[in-house]
Amino acid sequence: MDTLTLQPLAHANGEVQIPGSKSLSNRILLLAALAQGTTRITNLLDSDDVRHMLNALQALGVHYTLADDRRSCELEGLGRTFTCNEAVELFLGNAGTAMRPLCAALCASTGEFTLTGEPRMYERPIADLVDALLPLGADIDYLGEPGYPPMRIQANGLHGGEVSIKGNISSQFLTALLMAAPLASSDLTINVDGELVSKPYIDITLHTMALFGVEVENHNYQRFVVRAGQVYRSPGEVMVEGDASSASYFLAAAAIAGGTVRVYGVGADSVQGDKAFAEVLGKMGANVSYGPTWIEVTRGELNGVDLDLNAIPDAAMTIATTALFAKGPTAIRNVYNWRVKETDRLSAMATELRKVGADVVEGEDFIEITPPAQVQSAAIDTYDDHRMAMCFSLAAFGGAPITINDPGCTRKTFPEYFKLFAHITR
Ligand SMILES: O=C(O)C1=C[C@@H](OP(=O)(O)O)[C@@H](O)[C@H](O)C1
Ligand SMILES: C=C(OP(=O)(O)O)C(=O)O
Repeated sequence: MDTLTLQPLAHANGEVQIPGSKSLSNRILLLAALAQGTTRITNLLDSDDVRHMLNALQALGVHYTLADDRRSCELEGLGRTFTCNEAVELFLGNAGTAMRPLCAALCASTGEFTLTGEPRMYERPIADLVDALLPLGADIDYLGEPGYPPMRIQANGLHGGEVSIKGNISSQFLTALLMAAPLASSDLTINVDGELVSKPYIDITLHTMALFGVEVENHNYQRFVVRAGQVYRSPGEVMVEGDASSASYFLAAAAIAGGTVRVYGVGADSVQGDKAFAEVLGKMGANVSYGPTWIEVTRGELNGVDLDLNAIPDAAMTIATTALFAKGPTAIRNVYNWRVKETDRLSAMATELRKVGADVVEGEDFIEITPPAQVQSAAIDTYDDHRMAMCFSLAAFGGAPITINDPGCTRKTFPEYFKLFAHITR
């Protein structure tokens, strides 16, 4: 296994152009594939999750040309759902933003599709989505554990009507159903059953659907109506915003050890909920300013915070390692679904924070972190979780060397992370 040892770091300064958003890249690719017309996408993310979506679309008969650096793409929309005469198998790695939306869009299509992935994908639930698709005419078989991928879909279109979907485990289920809704044969009303987690990701979905010409009636995030007869139409050109979750590590570095860091590509005008991460740094004591397409953070004396971070589950992980440098304890609440992501993130975070000397309480849906007087040197296990690797790079500001095991796991969303991190900390 590869390892990377970060020697103690003292400063964070400079500017970083943040690579494209994973959430937007995969939504835009899928809707561009279904849309009428050709879409030219710029600032596309090049990472494993996006490669899985691109490979899947190719296997489904979609034509596109990627630039040499894979960051721009010209994609010919089908102007209809996928139609495959032969059975197709799609390997989707551990990309939730490929597995869930493709599952729904393929049910609305025609053909036989098998969706597979990495072992961890087979531990990530999908039953809430499947249970919402079945009453609309979907035919889905679990090939392994019931409720989890892999799955086989015998697709012959979806009809409309009214369905309920649970929102308390992942917002990606609702996202998937919303994106497939205009492909159904009649109006679709979706009722969200109970709590909806990670709500700002639904705004990303509605924004992307609107970009491709489809309007959704949103009744307070509890009931959505998608009228039939709407078709996805290419907007022509689309530029993907920088990834707000990826920006969090650089902004936190500035809050801990700045100097000043400015990230470009995500700012006040961003549609991504994770832009609110900078506000959390502000609450901790950092100095934050926003422009339309940038965010800047300058160091301040950091204090612990006690916050419900359900709306920003990915960036919330960055708060957990930033907490090592705050005065007093930090509590991150209402993040049960950390347990069903790349790894059980509540357990992984607690284990690795203890290695560097923090006192940690791990609850069912929260984590409380009391920082150590002095961060200790440690070899950090990353559990094949890109965010564990990126979050723990921040521990190197504690004065002791930090080894990151398997740093290459950042390839899921941010292959060049450690290069850019070195750029602002040298
Ligand atoms: O819709 C999306 O693009 C995402 C939604 C979130 O997942 P959950 O809704 O499962 O929390 C987030 O953690 C994930 O990285 C991306
Ligand atoms: C939860 C994540 O990924 P996914 O899109 O696979 O759910 C993540 O990127 O932190």
